Amino acid sequence: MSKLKTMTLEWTGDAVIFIDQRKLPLEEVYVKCTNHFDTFTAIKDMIVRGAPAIGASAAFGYVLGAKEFRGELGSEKGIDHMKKVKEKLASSRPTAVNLFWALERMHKTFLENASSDNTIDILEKEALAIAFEDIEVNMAIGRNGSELLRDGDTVLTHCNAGALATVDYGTALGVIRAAVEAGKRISVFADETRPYLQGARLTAWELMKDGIDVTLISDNMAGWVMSQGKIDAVVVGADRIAANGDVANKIGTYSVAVLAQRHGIPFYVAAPLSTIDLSTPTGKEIPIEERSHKEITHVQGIQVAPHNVKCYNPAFDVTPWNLVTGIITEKGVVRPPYNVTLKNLFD
Ligand SMILES: CSC[C@H]1O[C@H](OP(=O)(O)O)[C@H](O)[C@@H]1O
Repeated sequence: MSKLKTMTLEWTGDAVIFIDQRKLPLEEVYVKCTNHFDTFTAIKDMIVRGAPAIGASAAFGYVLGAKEFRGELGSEKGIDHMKKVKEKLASSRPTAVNLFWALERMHKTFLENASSDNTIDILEKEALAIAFEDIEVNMAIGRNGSELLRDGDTVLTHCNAGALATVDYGTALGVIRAAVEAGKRISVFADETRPYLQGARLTAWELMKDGIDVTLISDNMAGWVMSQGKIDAVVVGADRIAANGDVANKIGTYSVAVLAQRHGIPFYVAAPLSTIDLSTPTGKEIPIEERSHKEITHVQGIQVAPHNVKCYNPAFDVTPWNLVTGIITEKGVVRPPYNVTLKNLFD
């Protein structure tokens, strides 16, 4: 029986089932995870990806980890087992802070209820709360961001910060969806987002399914498209926002932000409070994931570069706070000085 089912994932009570985002848009294939090891692999291999989506996925993986334990979860062995489950899931990817935020929330819930008669039910309720809250938060981000867009605007996006990057609705694409739902005619230019092609494979697919006007461009076209006056605003997602407002997001975001400033185009970041990490002072302290060179040398399994060519494949970059016009959150749009305005969100 399904307790939660969205485009991104399904929770049945005994398994979390993901659409395999590596296969989109040409194949809609599903991967069923019945334990926390499989869930770890689904996050690490980007079967499921996107900061809020991996946070919720890890929360369900944590519940599966608890269900694996044979014995008293409140025993020393049980508590040690859950510590290992949390550490395993936390080791899947290093940059998106939502992963660690969700696991800390689940582990705190576990420690507070380890000796309860229904610990697993309590953990499942918390994981479902994280998931349903994400949907509500994304819709609030959408409403707040929609007010920044005018009827007839064209928005540039980078990567995929849509329903597939969250439990549902999306953050950056949530802003676009909300503006369209408010009756505004919005067009989108979507960067393909090499090397993993989240823009070409996922954003274009999502927006076409919703009937939202989308034009796909290669990443190196963004500057020229801006110089032709085709872009009114940029809206992207985030994987971690440091206390000073520096933003870690998909590789290529920094270049888009510099180009937006050069052309006097507002550059907005749409993100939930769970992506803001006040314990990380600046972008310099954000760990940047490096991924397989094969993501660069191959496109959908077809080799496009010489054997053994040297590669460098950082999956994220950091956009300095002074290139960010505003950060769209579920509590409203915050503007610089972010070292003050971000803290105020948590008061
Ligand atoms: C809604 S935030 C999504 C965020 O996550 C993506 O990274 P990845 O596809 O590697 O998980 C990208 O940075 C998006 O902006």
